[in-house]
Amino acid sequence: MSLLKVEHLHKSFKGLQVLKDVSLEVKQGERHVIIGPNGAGKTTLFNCITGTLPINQGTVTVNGKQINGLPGYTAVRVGMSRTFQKNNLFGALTVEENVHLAITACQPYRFNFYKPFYKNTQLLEETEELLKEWELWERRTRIVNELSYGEQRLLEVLLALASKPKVLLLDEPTSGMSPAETIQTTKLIQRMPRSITLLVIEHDMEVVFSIADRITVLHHGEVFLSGAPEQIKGDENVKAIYFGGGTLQHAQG
Ligand SMILES: Nc1ncnc2c1ncn2[C@@H]1O[C@H](COP(=O)(O)OP(=O)(O)OP(=O)(O)O)[C@@H](O)[C@H]1O
Repeated sequence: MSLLKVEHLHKSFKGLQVLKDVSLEVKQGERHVIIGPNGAGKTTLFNCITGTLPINQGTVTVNGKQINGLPGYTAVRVGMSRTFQKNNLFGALTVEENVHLAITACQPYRFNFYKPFYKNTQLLEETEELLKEWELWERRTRIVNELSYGEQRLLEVLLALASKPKVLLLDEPTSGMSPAETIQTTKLIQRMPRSITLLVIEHDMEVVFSIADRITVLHHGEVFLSGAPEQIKGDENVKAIYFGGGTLQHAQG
């Protein structure tokens, strides 16, 4: 069953058409990776799916509920969470404080804002559970600005998990990371429970092929090919898109 469905999505910026008739389906529990050259429209697609950007045409459906055209918080309400290419962290706060804020922001009705964090047992327990589960417990008292870039990106993934999402969108989770951090992040993604459906934009092909159940190739704002990793790996036209040369022929998997 499809958890996330994008149908015939079109997006233009002042007459520049960036996404053209994009359709894709992400099944419950699937790890679906979007690849494509720079400027293909991948981040714009994420922004359209999450409602950060309005779309010109088409529909975005989560669990059968159409969410495009509805207020921005609708995506969160239907269980969607995301990370951005650039970190969205509170750099002057500690790792732990960032997690407190993320948990509180997701479910403000469960917490009393006037009660200090250190007195809120439930919040402290949830924070501890999340930090231990995702191996950031040892670094909980560190100021975020003092973490390495890779650690900050990892924290951002963890904050996106704070809302206990049904579908998680990760925008280039390993970009700018060292090889060791890339391996750690890849393992974290592999370890995520199948109750979380993943849609991931990624450039590092080793990461792509170690996490993907299905891959969609975007090229010039269109779905060029969608299929199983083996199909994408062996496709000469996909290689041509990445490495130049060759005549491209459209295909649908
Ligand atoms: N707000 C905007 N206004 C005008 N043009 C935009 C805007 N956002 C994106 N674009 C254009 O849309 C196209 C697709 O950009 P997008 O960032 O979605 O590509 P991408 O595939 O994510 O690229 P990258 O891999 O480099 O992140 C680019 O030509 C970009 O310049």
